[in-house]
Amino acid sequence: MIDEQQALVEAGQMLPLMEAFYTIQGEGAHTGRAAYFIRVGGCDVGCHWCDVKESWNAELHPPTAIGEIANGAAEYSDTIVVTGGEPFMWNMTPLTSELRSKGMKIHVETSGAYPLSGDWDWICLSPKKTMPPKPEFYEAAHELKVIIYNQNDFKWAEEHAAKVSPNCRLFLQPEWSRRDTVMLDITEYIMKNPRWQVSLQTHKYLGIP
Ligand SMILES: C[S@@+](CC[C@H](N)C(=O)[O-])C[C@H]1O[C@@H](n2cnc3c(N)ncnc32)[C@H](O)[C@@H]1O
Ligand SMILES: Nc1nc2[nH]cc(C(=O)O)c2c(=O)[nH]1
Ligand code: SF4
Ligand SMILES: [Mg+2]
Repeated sequence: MIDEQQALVEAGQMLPLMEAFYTIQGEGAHTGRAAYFIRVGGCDVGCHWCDVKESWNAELHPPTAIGEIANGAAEYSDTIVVTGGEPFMWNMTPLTSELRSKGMKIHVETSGAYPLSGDWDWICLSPKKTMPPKPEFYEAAHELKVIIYNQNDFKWAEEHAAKVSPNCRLFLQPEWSRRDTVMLDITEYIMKNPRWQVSLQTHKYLGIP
């Protein structure tokens, strides 16, 4: 990357953009809602089951001006989901102010592993064992979405639920490759602990991005 671009990326004026697409939010509280997804490259959290490992190396994704990203978004939707990769590896303030100035509803999908930046209408926190969330995410999260890979993850989910704000929505989502094994446990758990809800990756069942 040339120095000038590097400086703009560091300032959050450009972001390594992996892809952007208009689809239907497949997961969590806003499942079923049409939204434009902005997938920012770069992540070193290292989830072994990550379904977008191609996003990890930021250098593979071209630095893109936030104005260009926001203009692309505005053509499709007034609801934007910023995801990645890990969005908070970058300064999200410039992108969210650009989207805000266009009157958009701005959502984010994050592990919370990097400091919170930007101005959000909806924060979906999906904590990871390899790099726990920064403290500020517990208060800020509107939705806690814990991925269930095995039985131990229920206890771990409760530890996080104890830290989020009282009105934060709580979701358990099967790890995709383990869905047939863990779904019965999730069902049972939610019936016993009804403050939790199930989140499925519905876009994968629908065969949409
Ligand atoms: C790819 S991540 C990108 C955003 C951010 N790095 C994060 O982990 O929240 C988007 C969402 O997909 C979830 N996810 C990733 N791989 C998954 C898998 N194999 N099964 C179920 N959910 C998965 C993550 O936990 C997160 O909620
Ligand atoms: N349709 C759809 N919904 C999603 N919700 C969260 C996603 C993500 O990868 O962050 C995602 C995604 O990749 N596609
Ligand atoms: S934090 Fe998100 S993008 Fe990063 S490895 Fe984990 S699931 Fe994948
Ligand atoms: Mg996805």
